[in-house]
Amino acid sequence: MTEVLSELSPARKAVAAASRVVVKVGSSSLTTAAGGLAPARLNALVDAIASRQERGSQIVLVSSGAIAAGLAPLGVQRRPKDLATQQAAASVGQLALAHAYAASFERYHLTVGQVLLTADDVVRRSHYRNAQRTLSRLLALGVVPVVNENDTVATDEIRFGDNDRLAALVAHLVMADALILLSDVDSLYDGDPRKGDARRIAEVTGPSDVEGVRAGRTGASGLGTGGMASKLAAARLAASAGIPVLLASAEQAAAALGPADVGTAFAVTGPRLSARRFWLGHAAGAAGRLWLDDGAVTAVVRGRRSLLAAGITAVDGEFDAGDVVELVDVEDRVVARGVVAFDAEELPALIGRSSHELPPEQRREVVHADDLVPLRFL
Ligand SMILES: Nc1ncnc2c1ncn2[C@@H]1O[C@H](COP(=O)(O)OP(=O)(O)O)[C@@H](O)[C@H]1O
Ligand SMILES: N[C@@H](CCC(=O)OP(=O)(O)O)C(=O)O
Repeated sequence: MTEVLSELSPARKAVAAASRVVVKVGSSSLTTAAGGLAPARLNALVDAIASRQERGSQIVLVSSGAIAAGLAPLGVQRRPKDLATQQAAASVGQLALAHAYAASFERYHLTVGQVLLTADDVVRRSHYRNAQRTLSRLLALGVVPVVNENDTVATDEIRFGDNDRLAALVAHLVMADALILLSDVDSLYDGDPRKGDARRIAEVTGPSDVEGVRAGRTGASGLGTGGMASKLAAARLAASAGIPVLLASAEQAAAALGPADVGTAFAVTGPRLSARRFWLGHAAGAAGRLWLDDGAVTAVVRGRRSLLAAGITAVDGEFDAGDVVELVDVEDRVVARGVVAFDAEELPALIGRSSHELPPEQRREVVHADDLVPLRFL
């Protein structure tokens, strides 16, 4: 093992050595095209997880597949487009999925616990802490948490949308040392490999490695959501928050959870954030936007300084002091998020003005540096 590890990139070594790992598996890797569970594939995944657990790691499994697994029992041919039928399929399928995992892990005398999360569970800070407590207790008890979105109650407006992002959020929530995304494709390519010649990308260490990559939004099976685009976004999110990522195919689960010498490895691109700063930067719902001039962007993003009224050019949204807002540059890119110290209606009279021009009671930072998270993606 030591010999193999020494030949690997730092990101692969980190994934192979991680003591707490979040593994995400997509619908297409667990179900058949006809829309039912594929027990042999599910068992192979569980074999790989049990083996890693046996070697001393703790695993959180984020598993898609509820909707796909519910199709066959309901006699539905294709993934339904309407929300109500998706929810009905998820209701039936999640039960089948949980049952299949419980039986499969039982082969190794491992207990599973089901955790169904809604977007609210990470958007609201108190819910976020609650989910964190539950997952950490499950892990302490030696249970394998099996996480999915609570599809039966999630509506279009409040959905995570895809489990890749959910997995990145859960990885930070449980303070994982690595995230492994398992799909039906063996790696990231510079274009969709189904559509002709595409070059495999083995290592992603910075922006230049993914420049020009075309990542599709739909998968081959029509069973999952998000395609490679959501996997790439989730990998970048986790890597930017200090968590190395391995993207591989579910068929290669044993190698991905073993020596990590397959797939695409994403090196970390930013420091580990505290739970509060991660929540602020990536999970909290934003109630408004503040547009910044170039000087303010530099001060806030590079200089890690507080945002003052003088650097703000425009305001949008209905927010109160204490809400989370996005800070946007002149090209409409979100460059940071933070807790705003003024109500929305107070700001138009203040923006663009230096502190000494403001009345004493309003002479304070609009977003204090301690409440502000610059967004650094690959
Ligand atoms: N640049 C790319 N690199 C690799 N795969 C890609 C790329 N663009 C699109 N894809 C497609 O994305 C699919 C994986 O997405 P999806 O089916 O949603 O996965 P899952 O169900 O595992 O979440 C692959 O089958 C592949 O054809
Ligand atoms: N929560 C949904 C899965 C959503 C999803 O992201 O699916 P996938 O793209 O297969 O990971 C389900 O269990 O059907």
